[in-house]
Amino acid sequence: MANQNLIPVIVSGAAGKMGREVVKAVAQAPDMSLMGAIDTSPEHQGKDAGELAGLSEPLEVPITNQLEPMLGYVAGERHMQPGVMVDFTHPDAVYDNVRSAIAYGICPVVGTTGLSPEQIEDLASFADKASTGCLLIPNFSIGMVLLQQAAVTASQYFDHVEIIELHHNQKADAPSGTAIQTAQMLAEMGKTFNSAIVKETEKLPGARGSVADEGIRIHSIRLPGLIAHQEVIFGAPGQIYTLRHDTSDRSAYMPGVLLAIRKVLQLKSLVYGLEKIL
Ligand SMILES: NC(=O)C1=CN([C@@H]2O[C@H](COP(=O)(O)OP(=O)(O)OC[C@H]3O[C@@H](n4cnc5c(N)ncnc54)[C@H](OP(=O)(O)O)[C@@H]3O)[C@@H](O)[C@H]2O)C=CC1
Ligand SMILES: O=C(O)C1=N[C@H](C(=O)O)C[C@H](O)C1
Repeated sequence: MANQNLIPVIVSGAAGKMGREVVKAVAQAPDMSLMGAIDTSPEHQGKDAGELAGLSEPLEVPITNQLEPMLGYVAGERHMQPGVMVDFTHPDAVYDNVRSAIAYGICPVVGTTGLSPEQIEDLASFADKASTGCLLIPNFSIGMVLLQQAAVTASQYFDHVEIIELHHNQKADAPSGTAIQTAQMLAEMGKTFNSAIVKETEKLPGARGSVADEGIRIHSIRLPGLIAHQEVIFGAPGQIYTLRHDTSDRSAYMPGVLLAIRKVLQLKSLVYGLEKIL
C-alpha cells in the first residue's frame, strides 16, 4: 500500500518526451508517489513507466491508457492530500483529461499547450465550481519566467517588438504556448506595438508571421535539432534589444513541475503561469 503522507501523482502522457522526465522527477521526489502512468500510445502499453523513463530499477507502475479508472482509484484511496494529475499529452487530448481529473477531485498540473482561450475559460469556471486547484503552465523553466519579466520591463521603453519561437519539428501546435503567453504579457502593458510606417504586402502568405494581441508578431520555426527556444526582439531607431532563452535539455522544466505539484494542492481555482506560484 502507498505511503499516505506522500502526494499521489498520476502522469498523463507518461511515455512521451516530457512524460518520461516527469516520471523520473516524481519517482525521485521524497514527498511524492507515482500512482499511475497513462499514455495512449499502443507500443508502450504494459511497460514499466520507470524502465521506460530510463531508471535502473522498475517502479512497478505499468503504462496504461485507462485514465478514468486511475483517477477513480486515486480519488478513492485514503491519502493525506488530494491526488495530482500532471498532463503532457497533446492539444487534442488535454481539455478532456483536465475535465475528467477535476470531476474526480484530482488537481491538474498542465504543461500541454494548445488549449484555446475558450477552453481555458471553461476549465477555469469548472475548477472554480469544483473548488479544485488547477495549474496551466505554458513553460516550466525559470529562465523563461525571467525572460518574460525582462520583456515586460523593456516594453515600457520600446514600441516595436516581434517574437521568434523555435522548436523541434514534432511539435503539434504553433505558435508555442510560451510565445502566446509572452505576447499576452506585453499586450497587457496597454499599448499597441508595431504601428506600420509603410503599406506592407505579403508576397507569400504568412511571411510576416502571425499577429497576436496589440500588433505583436510571432514567427514559428520547426526543425529537427532544436528543442525549445524563444527570442523577443525589441527595435527602436539606432538600436536592437534581443532577449533569448534556450532549452538544451527537458530536465530544465522539472524544478517547475515539482513546485507546481506541491503548490496546486493549496489552490481552489485555476491559475495560469509559473510566475504566479514562484
Ligand atoms: N509547459 C512546458 O514547460 C512544456 C510543455 N510542453 C508541451 O507538452 C506537450 C507534450 O510534449 P512532448 O512530451 O514533447 O510530446 P510527446 O509527443 O513526446 O508526448 C506526448 C505523449 O502523450 C501521449 N498521448 C497523446 N494523447 C494522449 C491521451 N489522450 N492520453 C494519454 N496520453 C496521450 C502520446 O502518445 P502518441 O505519441 O501515441 O500520440 C505521447 O506518448 C506538448 O503540448 C508540448 O507543447 C513540452 C515541453 C515543456
Ligand atoms: O513542445 C514543446 O517542446 C514545448 N512546448 C511549450 C510551448 O508550447 O510553449 C513549452 C516549451 O516551449 C517546449
